[in-house]
Amino acid sequence: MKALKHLNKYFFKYRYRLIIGIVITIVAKIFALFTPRFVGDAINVISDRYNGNISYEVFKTELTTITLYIIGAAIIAGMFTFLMRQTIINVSRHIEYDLKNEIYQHYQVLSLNFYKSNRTGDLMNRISEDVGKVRMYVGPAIMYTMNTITLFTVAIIYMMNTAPKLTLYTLIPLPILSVAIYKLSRLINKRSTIVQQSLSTLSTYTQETFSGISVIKSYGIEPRTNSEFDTLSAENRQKQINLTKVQALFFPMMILLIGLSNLIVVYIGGVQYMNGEIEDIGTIAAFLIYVNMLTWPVAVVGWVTSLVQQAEASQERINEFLNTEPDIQNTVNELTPIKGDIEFKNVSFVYPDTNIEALKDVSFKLKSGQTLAILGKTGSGKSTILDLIGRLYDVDNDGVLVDDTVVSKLNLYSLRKSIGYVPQDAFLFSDSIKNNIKFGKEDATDDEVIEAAKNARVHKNIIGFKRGYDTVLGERGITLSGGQKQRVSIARAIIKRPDILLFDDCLSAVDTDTEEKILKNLVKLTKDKTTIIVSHRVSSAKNANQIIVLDDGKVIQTGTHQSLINVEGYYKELYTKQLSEKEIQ
Ligand SMILES: Nc1ncnc2c1ncn2[C@@H]1O[C@H](COP(=O)(O)OP(=O)(O)OP(=O)(O)O)[C@@H](O)[C@H]1O
Repeated sequence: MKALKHLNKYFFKYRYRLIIGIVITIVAKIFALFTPRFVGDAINVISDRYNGNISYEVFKTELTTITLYIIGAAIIAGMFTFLMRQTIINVSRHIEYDLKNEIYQHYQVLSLNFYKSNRTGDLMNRISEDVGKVRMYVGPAIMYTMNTITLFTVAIIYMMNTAPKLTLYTLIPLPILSVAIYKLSRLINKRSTIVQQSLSTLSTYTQETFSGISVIKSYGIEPRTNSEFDTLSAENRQKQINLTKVQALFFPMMILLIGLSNLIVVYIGGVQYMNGEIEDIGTIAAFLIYVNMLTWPVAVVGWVTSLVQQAEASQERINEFLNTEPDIQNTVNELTPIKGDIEFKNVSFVYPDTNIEALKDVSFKLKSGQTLAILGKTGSGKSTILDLIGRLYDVDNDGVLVDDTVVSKLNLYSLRKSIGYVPQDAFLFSDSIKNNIKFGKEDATDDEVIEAAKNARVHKNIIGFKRGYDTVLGERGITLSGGQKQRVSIARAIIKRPDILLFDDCLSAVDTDTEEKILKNLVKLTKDKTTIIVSHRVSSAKNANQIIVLDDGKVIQTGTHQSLINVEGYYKELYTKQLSEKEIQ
């Protein structure tokens, strides 16, 4: 129960509703428990009349009164049962909502590394399935426990007062039922987990084949994917059948044990009535109803125990993530305005998860408003430099400085807000083009959106779509070409008018002519902004104030376009090669 302590703050938050819910549950059950007594009384009245002990008039009046009592108790019990669900189950929905938000908000502050080391499916499961299981503890488990306690207390007090010996006999099968249901519930849960895992494998496979459908079709491997799906699906079917087998035992077992209890009441009760140990025949009828009323709560004890165990395991998994501290912490509370000077002082960086040494002793200095171009072979560490500026990772030696301050000593929010980042793989959300651009500046006007799109040279493409800027992208909408995506992504960064602009090879899918035009626009826009352009093309780098060339994490060349084309090395080779390619075009 240790892990579930995390929920106490929520119980406290909703304490009044919970207390009301519990009181309502008790009232509902007390009224429900009136019925068997009234039924017993009714049978006694019938028996009295049958034996000629009472007149027909008395019989009629008493029977009518009892019937009205039964109706009244049933109506009140029904109303309170409705309110019971409305309060306790609603509280469980509120707590479920709060817990989901808490987890999601915590996910948002966790560092990139956390996402690298945990699978997306796992993150999703904890926020949906695990929270669902915890809710079963918060709502149904509490409700049924209160139900059972009230039913038992009231029913057993009445039964013991009326016929103590018969009560003991009647209750014998109930603990057996409870233990049996507990064992069965555990088995059901075990098998449902297996079913869940197989379902998640199946859906991951299906999702991946849908995402990669163009590769599947172009390689003509549909028969292979069909047969793989068939195998996974068959495994899932078998697991579902295994689950159904144990689930099917649940009700027969209950019916068997209820039947046993009924038999005991009828037999022992009958014998005792004949012996005169029980005064009224109505007691047998009342006991029969009580036994049937008690069976479900008794079964519930077993079920609830397994619910609580499952919730405990789920909450433990949730706590594991909630207790994970983000690697990147904000250490400065007040906002720190950013000018845009950037400096790397002997920065070396090893990715913690792969142990790859991405940067080795990298140094450079960039004044606010200047442009740096980073070139180098693939995997040489270019993107890593950009990640370190935005503190997606921290370095050990405090070598990354912005405005002459170590980045970890700046307000993290101010730092990231001052950066406009265009990633290598342009990621657009399944939303309209307009909203995707406005993502960079929520309150941007339509004119600002259009201007940004014009500067990124994607405006003409956008107005070519039937719905223009309202065109929806992604699964529900159209797919943009690689170059269009990159340009929308650039528009998103420049609309923000940040002090630092980081372009990670974001013109690779654009032809050189368009690249030239975008770069020209960027020169105007980034006049007073610090800009870093990562690229494989000399054309993107040639106007930069400073160019560095990386190789295997080390800076192998530094200079300007003019200085670098005059010395032998990677830059000159690239320049000569790309120049001749342009001539061929
Ligand atoms: N998130 C990460 N976790 C672990 N290793 C990484 C991560 N990102 C990059 N690396 C590794 O670090 C090295 C440098 O990668 P980086 O992405 O900085 O190179 P790059 O020069 O930008 O390459 P490209 O031009 O192909 O984009 C590579 O060996 C890469 O495998």
